[in-house]
Amino acid sequence: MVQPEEKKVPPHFEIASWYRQRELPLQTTTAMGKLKNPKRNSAASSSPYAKAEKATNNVFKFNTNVGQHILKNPGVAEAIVAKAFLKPSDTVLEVGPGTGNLTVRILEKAKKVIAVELDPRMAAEVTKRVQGKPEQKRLEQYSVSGTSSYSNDTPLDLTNGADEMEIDTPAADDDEEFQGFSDHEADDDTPAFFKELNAKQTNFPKTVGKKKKTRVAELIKEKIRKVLEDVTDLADKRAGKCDENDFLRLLSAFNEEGLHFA
Ligand SMILES: C[S@@+](CC[C@H](N)C(=O)[O-])C[C@H]1O[C@@H](n2cnc3c(N)ncnc32)[C@H](O)[C@@H]1O
Repeated sequence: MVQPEEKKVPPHFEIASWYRQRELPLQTTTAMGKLKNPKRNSAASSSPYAKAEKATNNVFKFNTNVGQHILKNPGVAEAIVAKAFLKPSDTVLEVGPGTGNLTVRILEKAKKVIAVELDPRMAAEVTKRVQGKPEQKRLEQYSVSGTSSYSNDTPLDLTNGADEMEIDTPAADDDEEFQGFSDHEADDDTPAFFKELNAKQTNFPKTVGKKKKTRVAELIKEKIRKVLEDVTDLADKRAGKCDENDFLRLLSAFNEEGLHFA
């Protein structure tokens, strides 16, 4: 089979034109030299992202509800990172690194990457990719775990390099009513927003229900909802359509809620 020549990303590369190029059908021939119907090569289809649903050889199923479309096209990943014009002195905050296809490239160019990932399985993949390599020291991972579809019973795991913060939660079953955190639990190591929530007794739903959602995950979720829907009104806006001002508003609103990214 004659493979199409690998296209290199030109220096003044435009992402839009790359997409257009990749949408062109690729002609392939069989070993006998007979022309087959032009078919799209799956890795070079109209989207640079792997279709999660079709990925049969994945160790775990991607959750498209939280945007788990993994970038598979190395050219696009390179181009995205190139567009950031990173300097060796930069520290990059990467939200949602997925399996780390951009992370490893960013680490080649920047001083440090702080990656925040919702899904602990993804966070583990990113860790694996740098394990034992010099880049490992330059990657900090914060993983926010505890969501229903892939939680273990750890409600929140915010890991900052060697410093691990543990939030102690009662081992009681998830269905019991959440009464807020006691004074004892809200000690000095507890993030400010937990104390604040405890003090305010917010109108956050108190029962967790049958699903294996933990109390802390619910609290975090509510905070994120509030920021996206009530405060910034950015819930329905795609990241690609957001401008600098939107991102700054988001960052500020998260900070206000006690969620800090760096
Ligand atoms: C589009 S995928 C990642 C793609 C990745 N950058 C790549 O190039 O392959 C988005 C990732 O963001 C994560 N994610 C979704 N919501 C998040 C949130 N609120 N905080 C952190 N990570 C989140 C998802 O679990 C998923 O791994």
